[in-house]
Amino acid sequence: MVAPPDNDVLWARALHFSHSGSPALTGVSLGVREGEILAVTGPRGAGKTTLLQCLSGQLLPDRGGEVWFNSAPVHTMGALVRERLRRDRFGWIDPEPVLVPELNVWENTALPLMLRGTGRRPAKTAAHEWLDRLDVGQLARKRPHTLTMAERQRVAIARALVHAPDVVFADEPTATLHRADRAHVLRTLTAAARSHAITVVLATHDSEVSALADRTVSLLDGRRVTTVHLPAGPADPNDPKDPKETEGRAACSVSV
Ligand SMILES: Nc1ncnc2c1ncn2[C@@H]1O[C@H](COP(=O)(O)OP(=O)(O)OP(=O)(O)O)[C@@H](O)[C@H]1O
Repeated sequence: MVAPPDNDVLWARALHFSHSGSPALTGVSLGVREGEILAVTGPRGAGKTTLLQCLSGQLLPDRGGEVWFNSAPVHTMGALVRERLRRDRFGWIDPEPVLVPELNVWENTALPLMLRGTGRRPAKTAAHEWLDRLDVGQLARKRPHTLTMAERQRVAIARALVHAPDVVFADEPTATLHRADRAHVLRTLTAAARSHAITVVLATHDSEVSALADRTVSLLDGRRVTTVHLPAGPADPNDPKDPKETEGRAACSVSV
C-alpha cells in the first residue's frame, strides 16, 4: 500500500464496485486537492453516485481498490470508524433534501453537531449562522413540510456545512430545483465552501453546474474518460428537447 500525495485530501486508486453483480465502477483512480471544488460529470448510470459513496466510505471498493483521506486508509477501516469519519469530517447533500419531519429547520441543521455531542445552545447558534448565510435564517422555526423544495435544499446544504467538514459530497444537489433556484443555490454552496476552505466533490450531469468547479472528472460506464463535446442537435426530429438525447450526446467521450 502506497500513501497518497500530501496535498490530496482524498485519493483513490483502482476503484471497482459492482451492485449485485452489475459493474458501476471499473478501475477509477483520482485525487482531490484540499479546498478544491471538483465536479464529477457523466450521463445517467455513469457511476457518479457510486464513486461518491466509495470516496466517502459508505461503500467499500471491490478487488483491492484504495481510498485515502488525509493519508488514512478508508478502505481498511471498520464500519464504525467509517461511520464516525462521515459524521465528523464529511458532509453529504442528496439530490432531494431529506429532512427529519418532526424537527424544525434549525434542529435539522444542527443535527451533525448534536450527534457528535455539541451542546444545544452552541449547536443552535452555529445552525442559525449557516441558515443566515444560505438566506433561510427566517425559516429557522418552521417545519420542513411548510418549505419549498429550494428552501429545503438550502437547509440540507446548511446541515452539510454546519460542523465545518473537511469534504462535502454533493450528489446532484440541484437536480430537483428550477433553473433560477439551481444557479442561486449552487453559487451559495460553492461560495460558502470556498470561504471556509471546504473541499467539495460535486456529482452532476449539468454543464452549467460543472462550470463553477475548479476541475472536472468525467465518467462513462464506470470509467474515467476525456469528454469530447459534439455539436448539439437532436437525433429525434419529433422531440427536439428530449433530455435523454441531449445527455447521450454530451456523454460521447473517448476513454483514456
Ligand atoms: N443500489 C443499486 N442496485 C443495483 N444497481 C445499482 C444500484 N445503484 C446503482 N446501480 C447501477 O450502477 C450503475 C451506476 O449507477 P450510479 O447511480 O452510480 O450512476 P450515476 O452516474 O450516479 O447515475 P445518475 O445520474 O442516474 O444518478 C448504474 O448502472 C446503476 O443502474
